[in-house]
Amino acid sequence: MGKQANLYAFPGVDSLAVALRAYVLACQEAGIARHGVFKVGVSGGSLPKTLAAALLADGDDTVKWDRWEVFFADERAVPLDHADSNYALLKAELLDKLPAGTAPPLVHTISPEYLDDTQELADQYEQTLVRSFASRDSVKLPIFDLLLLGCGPDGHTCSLFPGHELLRETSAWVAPIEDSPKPPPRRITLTLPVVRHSVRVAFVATGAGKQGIMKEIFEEGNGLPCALVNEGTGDRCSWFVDNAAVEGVSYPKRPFSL
Ligand SMILES: O=C(O)[C@H](O)[C@@H](O)[C@H](O)[C@H](O)COP(=O)(O)O
Repeated sequence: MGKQANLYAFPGVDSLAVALRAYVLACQEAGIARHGVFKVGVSGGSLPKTLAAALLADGDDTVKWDRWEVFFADERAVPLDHADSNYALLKAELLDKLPAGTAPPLVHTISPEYLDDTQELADQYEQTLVRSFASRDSVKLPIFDLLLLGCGPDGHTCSLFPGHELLRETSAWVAPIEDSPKPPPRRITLTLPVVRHSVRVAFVATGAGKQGIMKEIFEEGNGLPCALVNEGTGDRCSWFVDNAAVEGVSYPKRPFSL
C-alpha cells in the first residue's frame, strides 16, 4: 500500500467539527456529481453528536439533505424507538434538529419485524442495500460515497470486533452478530469488504481515553478492525481526532485540507 490513511488532529471538537463539515460536504458534492444522490453510512456511539455539531452549524455552504440517503454502518437488534437503537440516536441528535421546513434525507432503518432473527435482519438490510445500489448480480459490492465511523477503545469499528470470526466474512454485505462484547450483544453490521470498498471512510475519535488504542492502531496495527480498514483503504481513509486522542502517537499528522 503506497498511500496511508490521513490523520487530522484538532485542538478540540469545535475545530474538528468545522473540518468535518467541509469534508462531508465535499463527499456530498462528489456523490451528487456521480449519481445524483449522496449515499452515506453512519455509526452509533459519539458520532451522531459530532456530526450534528458539524452539519447543523451555520455556513455559506449547503447541506443538501434531500439528496442524502442515510444507512447504518451497524445497528443494534432492538426496536427503532429503543434507547440502544442507533437510528433513535441519530434521530434525537441530528434528524429531529434539522431546521424547520428542511426536506428530509431518505433514512434506511432496519426492519423491526425481523428482530427475533438476526440473520434475517441482516439479510433484509442487505436487500435494502441491493435495492439502493442496484442488483447484487451486477454489483459485487455496494460503493458508499462515505462511511462515517467511530473507533472503540478496543479498536472495533462498526460491529466488527478484534479477533471475531466476522472479520473473515468475504461474501455477505451485512452480517449478524450475537455476541458483541459491547452491549447490546445482538446487532447487524456492514462487513469489512464493504467498509473497505467505500469511496471514502472517515473515523471520528476524541478524548484521552482513545490514546492507547490510537497508538496501537497507528503504530502496530495488530489486525485490529480499525487498522484493517486503514490498510484496505489507504488515503481514501481520514481520521478526525482531537489532540488528546493522539498525544504520543508516532504517525504523521497532516494539516487538514480537502
Ligand atoms: O453501535 C455502536 O456501538 C457503534 O456504531 C460503535 O461501532 C461505535 O462507533 C464505537 O464503539 C465508538 O464509539 P464512541 O464514538 O462512543 O467511542
